[in-house]
Amino acid sequence: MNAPLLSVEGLRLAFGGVLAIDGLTFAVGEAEIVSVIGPNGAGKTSAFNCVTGFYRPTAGSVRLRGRDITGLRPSAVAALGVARTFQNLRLFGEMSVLDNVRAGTHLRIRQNVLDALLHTPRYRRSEQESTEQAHHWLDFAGLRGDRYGPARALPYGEQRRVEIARALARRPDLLLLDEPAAGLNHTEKAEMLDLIRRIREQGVAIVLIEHDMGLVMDVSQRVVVLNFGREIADGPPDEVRRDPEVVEAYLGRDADEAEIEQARASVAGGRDGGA
Ligand SMILES: Nc1ncnc2c1ncn2[C@@H]1O[C@H](COP(=O)(O)OP(=O)(O)OP(=O)(O)O)[C@@H](O)[C@H]1O
Repeated sequence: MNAPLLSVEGLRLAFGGVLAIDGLTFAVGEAEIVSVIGPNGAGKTSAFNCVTGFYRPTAGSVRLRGRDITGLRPSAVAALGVARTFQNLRLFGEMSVLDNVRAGTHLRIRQNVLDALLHTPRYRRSEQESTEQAHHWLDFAGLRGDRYGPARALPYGEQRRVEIARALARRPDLLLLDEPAAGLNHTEKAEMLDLIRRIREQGVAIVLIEHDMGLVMDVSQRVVVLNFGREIADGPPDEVRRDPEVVEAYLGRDADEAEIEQARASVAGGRDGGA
C-alpha cells in the first residue's frame, strides 16, 4: 500500500514545562481536506509549525509520502511540495501584490545569476512566465483589488487571497491553511469555502486550522480534535460533532444543560453553528 501524503506520528512538543503537543497522530491522503480544531491554545499552530519545519518536535515523526522530514528546515520542507499560510498575514506589505505572488513562483522557475545580470532572453522569458503564473493564481484566488499597488493597501480579506495565491504559485501537493476565514465577513467566508474546494479540485491536499465550525464541517473529509495538546478525536465530521469529549472540550466540565446544547450546536456547524 502507498504511504499517505502526510503522516504525523506520536508528535510531542515541549516549551520548557509546557507540553504544547502531547502525542498527535494523523494522516492526510492525496487531495484530502483534514481540519485540525480545538480551543485556543490547544496546540494547532504548534502542530503546523512542526510539520513545516518552523519547530523541531521533541518526539515523534513527520513523513511526506513515507519520507521522514522531521526537523528539516522550512525551506527544505517547502521545496518538497508543502506550502502554508499564517494566522497573522505575512505578506511583504510594501511590495506590489503581483510581486508577492511572483515570489511564490521562484521556487519553480529557476534562474541563474548571470542570466539575471545580463537580462538574457532566457531571463526575460522566465520573468514573463512568472508574471503570467502570478496573474493566474490571483485570478484563481478571486482577487478583485489592484495588483500593482502595495499589498498592505488591500482590504484584509483580499490580503488573505493574496497569501493563498502566493502559496499556490509554489504548486504544492499539500497546503496548510491557518485560520483562513478569521476576520472575514459572511460573504467572504462563503467565497473562502468555495476557494478551498477549488484548491482541492486541483489535486492539492489541505490541512485546515479554523474556528468557524460551519466551514470546517462543510469542507472537511476528516476532523482531528486537539485539547490541551492531546488528540481527543479523529474522524469524519458527522462522527466528531457528536463526540461527547469534543463537546466538553469546547465547554469545560461545569457547564449546565443549556450550555451543552449550545456547544453541541456550535460544534455541529451548519447554518447557525459558525463560531
Ligand atoms: N513559542 C512558544 N513558546 C512557548 N510556548 C508556546 C510557544 N508557542 C506556543 N506556545 C504554547 O503552546 C500551547 C499551544 O499553542 P498554539 O499556538 O499551538 O495553540 P493553538 O491551538 O494554535 O491556539 P489558537 O487557536 O489560539 O491559535 C499554548 O499553551 C501556547 O501558550
